[in-house]
Amino acid sequence: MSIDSTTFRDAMACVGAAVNIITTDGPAGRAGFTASAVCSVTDSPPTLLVCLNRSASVWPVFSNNQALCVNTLAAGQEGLSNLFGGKTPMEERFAAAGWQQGETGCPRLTGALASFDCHISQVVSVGTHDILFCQIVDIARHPTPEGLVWFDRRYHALPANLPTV
Ligand SMILES: NC(=O)c1ccc[n+]([C@@H]2O[C@H](COP(=O)([O-])OP(=O)(O)OC[C@H]3O[C@@H](n4cnc5c(N)ncnc54)[C@H](O)[C@@H]3O)[C@@H](O)[C@H]2O)c1
Ligand SMILES: Cc1cc2c(cc1C)N(C[C@H](O)[C@H](O)[C@H](O)COP(=O)(O)O)c1[nH]c(=O)[nH]c(=O)c1N2
Repeated sequence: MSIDSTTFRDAMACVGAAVNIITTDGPAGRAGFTASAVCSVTDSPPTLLVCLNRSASVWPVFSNNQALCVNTLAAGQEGLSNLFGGKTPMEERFAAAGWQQGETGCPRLTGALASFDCHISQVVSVGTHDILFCQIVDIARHPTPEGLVWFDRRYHALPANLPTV
């Protein structure tokens, strides 16, 4: 049975996922894009994967720099996700938030749920996408996280557990 891309996407639309801004900086310059295709691979060595469409304007920058930071968005950061997920010029994307420099030199987003600073350790191409395997060298976490999920083509906030009264 062959599955067309609409059937695939409609099914994937009901698989909820965290929203991340993936950033890079280095010899090829600074860039960032929104990604929901991010997954934990192994904790030894601590590794995650990011799927990046090779037709994205940011692809050559990530490909050359070989380092990236996965910034998992918190509730309230939906606007940033839209900015980094579109055709907005790169300077405009970065001007909309606060950034610090991580250990690899990649931008770490202020207020993110978690930031995973990584070296790209391996790349596997499948269809339209590159799977970037990323070895984590440093992690920063939000002290009071409230999550954000992309589900049914919309954002949904995940409030923290409030104490019962
Ligand atoms: N993995 C991805 O590359 C990916 C994931 C999510 C969204 N997007 C981009 O955002 C746009 C809006 O997404 P949407 O969720 O509102 O509606 P949509 O109908 O385009 O996508 C539904 C779901 O299908 C998957 N998907 C979409 N495009 C894909 C692709 N090229 N390769 C692999 N999986 C893909 C994702 O899980 C997505 O949430 C998409 O058209 C796409 O350009 C890309
Ligand atoms: C919620 C959501 C989730 C994703 C995306 C978009 C949005 C809105 N996009 C698309 C990606 O962000 C977009 O193509 C980039 O911004 C690259 O665009 P430019 O070519 O740089 O304008 C995206 N692209 C990708 O290669 N892998 C992914 O996992 C995702 N996930």
